[in-house]
Amino acid sequence: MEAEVLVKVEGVSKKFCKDLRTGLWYGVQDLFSNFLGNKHERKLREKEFWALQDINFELKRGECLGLIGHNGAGKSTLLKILNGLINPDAGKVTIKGRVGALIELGAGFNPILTGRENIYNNGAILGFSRREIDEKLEEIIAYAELSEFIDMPVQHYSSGMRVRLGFAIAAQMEPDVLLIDEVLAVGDLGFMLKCFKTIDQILPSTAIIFVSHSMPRVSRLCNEIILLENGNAKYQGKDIAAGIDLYYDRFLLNDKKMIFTDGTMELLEVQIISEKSSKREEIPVINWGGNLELVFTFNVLKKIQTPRLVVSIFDIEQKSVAVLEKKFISDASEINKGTLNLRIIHQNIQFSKGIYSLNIGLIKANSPGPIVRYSDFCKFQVLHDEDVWEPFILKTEY
Ligand SMILES: Nc1ncnc2c1ncn2[C@@H]1O[C@H](COP(=O)(O)OP(=O)(O)OP(=O)(O)O)[C@@H](O)[C@H]1O
Repeated sequence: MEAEVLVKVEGVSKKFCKDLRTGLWYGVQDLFSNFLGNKHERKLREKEFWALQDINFELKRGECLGLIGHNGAGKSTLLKILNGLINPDAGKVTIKGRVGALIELGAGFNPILTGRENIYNNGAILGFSRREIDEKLEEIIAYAELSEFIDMPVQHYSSGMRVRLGFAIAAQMEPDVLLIDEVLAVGDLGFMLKCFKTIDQILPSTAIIFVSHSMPRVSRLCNEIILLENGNAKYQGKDIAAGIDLYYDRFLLNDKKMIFTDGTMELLEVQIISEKSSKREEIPVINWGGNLELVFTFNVLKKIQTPRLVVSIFDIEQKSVAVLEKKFISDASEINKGTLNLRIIHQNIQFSKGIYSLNIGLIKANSPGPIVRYSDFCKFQVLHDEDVWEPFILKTEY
């Protein structure tokens, strides 16, 4: 049997004004024009911009839609429209069933009421009777791990405690539709892991809309994504890897920065030996299982004791994933002024498919003090047929 459509979004647009006073004045004008039966003005007035433009999708029970995009792309605005916190300027949202939401810290909580009272309040808003909430109460408190503090006013909760309570209510009340802004997952690691386990458990009976900046998580949970850019759906579809690649494109430019120098040496160039360049911004490409071969050109400004080279490798989210063995850059104990070349090779690279960048430093011969450090010196791309979000694919014999 076809799963039922729980969320239907048709041509939804939302505009905001960059200036508060002008925005308030437009609000008053809109009120009058609505009163006279005119529809919302669809054209932009001075200082207005589209935070969302013509968004369309359908979501069935058991499906999870990932909303991705850079800061200010419109993700939270869409969640707020879905949750009924704000109205769209154009388009229509149809939702069937109960909506659980974790979208704004403290939203939906009355700060002067206790945690327990807020559970009753929120449960009632979700459409549950007092008896039904009574039945769920202990489960929610236990899930949020807040039994000691449940009779304290929510205004005295830490932000992590508020998120715990918010997620416990949103997820334990068996919603048909669950809206989650992962930015709010400020709970500690243990609670976050528990949340994701719960999401896995309720997914088959729920339609989930999940906003996240963590691409591995999006790819694990979601079966469809929308990549928002300036309020528009730049990509929408079920090919999660293609959407994520587009999202990452913005990070492709080299952003080489010297973080520290003591003035004795500089790095002029690093060449990554590669069979070909990627279409994506001429990045050198290495096939998985191939060699990472680097040729460095240094400029030695003063005669110094031979330093050691430190090369760390970062993934596209700037998480450090590996470091190459630290070695002296020459066999001689001292190096003279002038240029110096060095070739190093790491064989059989087993990173999974993706874009990586190099942080490079030189450290003094006899102390850990740095000579020079660069971040994001250059990038390379590893190719593999499989879209895998774990950091490595380890060569395996069967
Ligand atoms: N109430 C508001 N009044 C005016 N502008 C707003 C309002 N709410 C949001 N915006 C603007 O709308 C745009 C989209 O904001 P939104 O919060 O939806 O982005 P986001 O994709 O969730 O970003 P982030 O990843 O930083 O959470 C931004 O330019 C933001 O400044």
